[in-house]
Amino acid sequence: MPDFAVNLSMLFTEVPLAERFSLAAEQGFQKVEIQFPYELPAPQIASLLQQNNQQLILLNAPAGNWQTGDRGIACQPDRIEEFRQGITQAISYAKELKCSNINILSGISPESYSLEIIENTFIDNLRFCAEAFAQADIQLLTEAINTQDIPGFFLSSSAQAFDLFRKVDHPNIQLQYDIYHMQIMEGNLINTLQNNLDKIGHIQFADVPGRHEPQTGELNFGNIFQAIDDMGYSGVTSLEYNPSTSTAESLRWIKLIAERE
Ligand SMILES: O=C(O)C(=O)[C@H](O)CO
Ligand SMILES: [Mg+2]
Repeated sequence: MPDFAVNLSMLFTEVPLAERFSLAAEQGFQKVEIQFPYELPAPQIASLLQQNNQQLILLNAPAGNWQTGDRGIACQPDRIEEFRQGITQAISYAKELKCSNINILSGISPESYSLEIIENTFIDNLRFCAEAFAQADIQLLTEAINTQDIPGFFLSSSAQAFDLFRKVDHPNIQLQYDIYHMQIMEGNLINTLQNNLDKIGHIQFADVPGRHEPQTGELNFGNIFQAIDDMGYSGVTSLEYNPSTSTAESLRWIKLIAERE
């Protein structure tokens, strides 16, 4: 089975963020990720990680104002200064929490700019982050998101991401490959992972449709996890789904899939 982490922004949401670490530890998770950790001071998160003997393996850079509809701002020409200020905060959290990956969300394409200007803005911001993160020994990740859930999201396929990586032309950039989003946008999951393993730094998953736990939808996670192991992927694979039941009950698939092996 892959090396699993759990996303504390989507699982264990029965309790506030600060209480999710211990619930995850009770279920055996020593690696956790948080989409936006900024609601808690970094020293508090550091002590929660220490108390529960856990490692934070991923956080997102600030992504604008989620409540008013932002889903990242890295492709937005009018918000470059705000984006880069957020990067300072993300690096500071990552350093204090010994977190070695930061995910950048492109955000939704603004209607008032051409696609060329939007893409160039995103490329410049990614290049800026790749260098700043490299100096702090942090891996830059960026994630493609499906445009059914977030219409207009700029980076929406792995093919687009790999084309952008050639244009960014920096060694410190990899894709956060989210199986849920990529099943909706591209399918062909196992081949894409296998053929692009050198460009994939992190994997997340949920079933389709519904974005719930494995065995609630159309994907064969037993086969997908076996393939991830067989292809020699050495990164982390994270549970990032909305449990269809309580989080604890939603984890039954792990045992069921492990028994099949
Ligand atoms: O929505 C997702 O799939 C993510 O991983 C992002 O972190 C969104 O916040
Ligand atoms: Mg994801």
